[in-house]
Amino acid sequence: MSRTQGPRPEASRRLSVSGVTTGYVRADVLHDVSIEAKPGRITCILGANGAGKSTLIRSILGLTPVRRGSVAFGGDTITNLATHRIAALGIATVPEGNRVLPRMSVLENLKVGGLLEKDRHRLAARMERMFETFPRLKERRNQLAGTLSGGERSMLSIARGLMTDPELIVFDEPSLGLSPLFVSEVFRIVRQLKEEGYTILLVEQNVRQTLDVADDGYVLAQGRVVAAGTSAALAADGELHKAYFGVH
Ligand SMILES: Nc1ncnc2c1ncn2[C@@H]1O[C@H](COP(=O)(O)OP(=O)(O)OP(=O)(O)O)[C@@H](O)[C@H]1O
Repeated sequence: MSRTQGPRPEASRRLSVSGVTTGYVRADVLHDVSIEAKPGRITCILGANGAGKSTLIRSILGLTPVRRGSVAFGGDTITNLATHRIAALGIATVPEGNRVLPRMSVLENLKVGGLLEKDRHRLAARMERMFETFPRLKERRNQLAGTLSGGERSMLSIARGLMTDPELIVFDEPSLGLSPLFVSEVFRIVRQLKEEGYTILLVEQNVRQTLDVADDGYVLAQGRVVAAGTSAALAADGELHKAYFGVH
């Protein structure tokens, strides 16, 4: 990937989730969860179905109110801020299962991603950069997103997130529902985005490939952090695999 539209400032802000407890009407789902995503690194959150991964993302993005604890990004406390204000501070999300707006063209999907940017020239430059990064999207810019292949939809949903010009990208299970070939493609893109200087929070169920690409990781089970460390340390922990990843 190249950046011909001027260099991106190196990621410098750390995301810190401190002692967060949150949930839904009936009960708390996350209990005293603390995680950090360090600038310029890939941090993964692993956990089985229902472990609380999506709820953690929702609480970071201001979608599910934090009941106790706090969330900070660099020097800013972002606990329970409106989602658009959190986005404006430089946090983007790529939704689960490479979701796109199927009845809109590739170009229109990207424009929606850039809605927060009011400066026409900056928006056009950003769009151009997306097309450099993902030439296939440029070829298909007038095609309806719903007619793209799985891999192209993943690219589009990632590119749409990048249209907000973030420093931190939160990926919610990007490999979900993709065939193995496209899964590898998504992980390749995640690695490249790190090389470009983005900070990445990667929420996944795909343990092996995620630990392979990530620098640091956390394991969530029943709404609690049950393990934390470098990905290498987590990958080497046989007991952890037996207890939480279903590998015997
Ligand atoms: N909107 C909601 N209202 C009530 N309970 C919810 C809601 N969303 C999730 N939950 C519950 O919260 C718990 C954690 O769910 P969450 O979706 O955060 O887990 P997850 O790790 O992301 O799982 P998955 O991988 O299946 O998405 C589950 O018990 C789930 O039933």
